[in-house]
Amino acid sequence: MSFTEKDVINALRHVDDPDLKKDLITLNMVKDVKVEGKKVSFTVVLTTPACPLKERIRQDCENAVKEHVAEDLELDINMTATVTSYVADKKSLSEVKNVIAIASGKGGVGKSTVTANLAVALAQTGAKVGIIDADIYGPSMPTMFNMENARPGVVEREGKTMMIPVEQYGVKILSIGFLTQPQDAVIWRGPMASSALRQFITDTEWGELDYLFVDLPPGTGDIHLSLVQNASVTGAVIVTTPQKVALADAQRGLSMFQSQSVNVPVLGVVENMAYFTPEELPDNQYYIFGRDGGKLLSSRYEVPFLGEVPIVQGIREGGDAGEPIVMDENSPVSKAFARIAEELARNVAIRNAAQSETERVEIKTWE
Ligand SMILES: Nc1ncnc2c1ncn2[C@@H]1O[C@H](COP(=O)(O)OP(=O)(O)OP(=O)(O)O)[C@@H](O)[C@H]1O
Repeated sequence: MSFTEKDVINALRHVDDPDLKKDLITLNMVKDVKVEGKKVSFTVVLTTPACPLKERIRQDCENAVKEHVAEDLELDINMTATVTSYVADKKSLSEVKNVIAIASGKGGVGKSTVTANLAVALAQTGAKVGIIDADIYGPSMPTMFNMENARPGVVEREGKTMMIPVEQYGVKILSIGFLTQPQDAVIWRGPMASSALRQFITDTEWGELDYLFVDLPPGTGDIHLSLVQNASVTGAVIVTTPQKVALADAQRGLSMFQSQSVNVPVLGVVENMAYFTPEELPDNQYYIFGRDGGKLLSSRYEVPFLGEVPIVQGIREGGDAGEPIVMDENSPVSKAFARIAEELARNVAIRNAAQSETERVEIKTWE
């Protein structure tokens, strides 16, 4: 029995993206379908290289083609990814697909540690990633990336001076810490910090990025407003620890993003320091700060729970040594961070698809 490209495309209409709940052809995720005798090849373009469902989608494609076209064919499925972006009115950062704010209510909950590890984890999947460290009270990215003496580059573009981020472990970085001496940062006033953030957004040559993380100071303040005024933010991630005091503050942070004036979707909650695990006894878990606080927060606000990170000495050591623990592929914590990064990338893709759908529906109502 002979068959054509059209038969293969029709077979793939039976395969849904499990997150986006539509078939791959409708979602325009299949390219380069070729049929030569019994040889069938095509490319599936996923919404992120960090897609946790990659293997499942590949298998579903194989099953569908074998069921609806022919059992005995030679299949060559190429899995690739193009990160999606959806912003109705892009204010700046034209080559950046997604700006992701990382916030916490309380200080010291590990927001910067989570940012650094998620950024490196996504870069390891092949995504193009950047970080803006806007934490005036404790810009820690220079230390966490072992770049304490680095200074951003400068270029002239059409008469305008543009900054060039520094790059480490495949991540482009700009930090308020690069512009100040460590002892000076705390005396910065809000307006100075806001103006530095504006420069990082409007006067910086970031190049193409899939994900740009913005590590915000703890709490809710001017910098948060400055960010949403100067950039179109895809969504926010809230980092919290499980104690009641941290959760109460995290709740305030979450409500700020969801408020009408800020109106940034919350992509999810990360629970850091969820439990203590001695490295030599990885099966022992001690819930010293309480249990499941982050999960409860996310279910109360109906936002995704992205995952939990235990308290592990190696995380602190990695931070201090300037090598995020996710770079140690043998560490179980590095797998936890990689899974959280996948969950985040997945929720970015879902958010972008939902937004474009909303827009499409809105346009229809005007017809
Ligand atoms: N899961 C963890 N296990 C062990 N140590 C951790 C963990 N998460 C963070 N730390 C350590 O706790 C300290 C505070 O972390 P970090 O600087 O990331 O917090 P933060 O929320 O960004 O703080 P800030 O209030 O300055 O913004 C650091 O020394 C870091 O290495």
